[in-house]
Amino acid sequence: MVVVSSKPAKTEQYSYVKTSKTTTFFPGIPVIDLKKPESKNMIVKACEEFGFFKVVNHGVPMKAICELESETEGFFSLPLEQKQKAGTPNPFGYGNKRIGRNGDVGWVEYLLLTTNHDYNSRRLSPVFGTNHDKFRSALKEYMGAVRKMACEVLELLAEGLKIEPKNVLSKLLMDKESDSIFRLNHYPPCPPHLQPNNNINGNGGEIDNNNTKSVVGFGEHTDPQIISLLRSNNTSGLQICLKDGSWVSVPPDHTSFFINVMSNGRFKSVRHRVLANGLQSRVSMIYFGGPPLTQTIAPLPSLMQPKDMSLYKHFTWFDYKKSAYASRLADNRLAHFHYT
Ligand SMILES: C=C1C[C@]23C[C@@]1(O)CC[C@H]2[C@@]12CC[C@H](O)[C@@](C)(C(=O)O1)[C@H]2[C@@H]3C(=O)O
Ligand SMILES: O=C(O)CCC(=O)C(=O)O
Ligand SMILES: [Fe+2]
Repeated sequence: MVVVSSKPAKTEQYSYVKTSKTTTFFPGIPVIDLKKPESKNMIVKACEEFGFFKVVNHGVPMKAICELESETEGFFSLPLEQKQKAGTPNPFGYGNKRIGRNGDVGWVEYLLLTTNHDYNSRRLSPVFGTNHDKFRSALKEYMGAVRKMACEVLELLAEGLKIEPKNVLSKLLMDKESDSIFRLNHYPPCPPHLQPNNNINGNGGEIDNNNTKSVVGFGEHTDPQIISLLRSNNTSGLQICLKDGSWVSVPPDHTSFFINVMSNGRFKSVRHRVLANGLQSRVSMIYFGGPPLTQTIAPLPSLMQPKDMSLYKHFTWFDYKKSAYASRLADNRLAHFHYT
């Protein structure tokens, strides 16, 4: 097994979910063509109905995407000792199996970077191996293009909501102090005979002919940032939770981006998770757009009717992130900030 680096502590157990032997993909994910004039209204609708949508005609060059994917595959295929030279993800570096600091475990290895300067940092030099310049420049190019797209989406959203000025959110990502993160994930294939422990949610249990079980690569959670832009190779595994509580599989599409956006309870960031694939490895790259740490997080006044009250107390991004990072993946991160 490629992922496990050291003996798991007793509390660190992989989780499994029952899945059907043949994956059925959910056909209802909204698709937004960024070049179409109606995209702004479609983004608002998608945010209200799903909190999640797919973007095509996004303007991120396929060359930048392919170069970064190939460098990323190169990095994850390095010997473990070399990857570990990037340091533990505290908060930035190489992580293996353990996600966050509070006992979450997944069938995944990853690299967490800040978007501001890490691709130039000396500490991460070992990450880039002998061919640093290629990895660095692929990251720089990709991050620049994805941030531009994130700003475009946030501006279209602001226009759709008739918020002025339209850069009220995008300027937070453009701020040189923006606390944005970039993540590269690798989920090795996990065929049934390699599954590390045999329980589903802690209860043994027989699997019938139509069902199987999948090990969880990245446990269910919501992303805490303003916007996340996810792109992966063509391996399935990503699932989202619909409003009725059911989990559905997102059809993979290596040429498009999947986006989720959050704001004051009107739009909730969608709950999602990744299941490891039995046959193929999945590689994903995600840009998480966050504001500067000192930024106050409050509802946009132009979104509030005079009769409306904010659902949440005012807090800074620093307060929120501190509390989020003290939580487990599956926790409801906004609960602390909710008026009771
Ligand atoms: C368990 C955790 C991992 C996480 C920090 C946290 O305490 C709760 C939020 C998690 C998350 C989810 C989205 C992103 O992948 C991430 C980098 C983030 O900002 O919040 C991760 C955090 C992480 O992996 O450290
Ligand atoms: O790897 C993926 O497809 C999603 C990972 C994810 O949700 C995350 O890193 O926050
Ligand atoms: Fe996520």
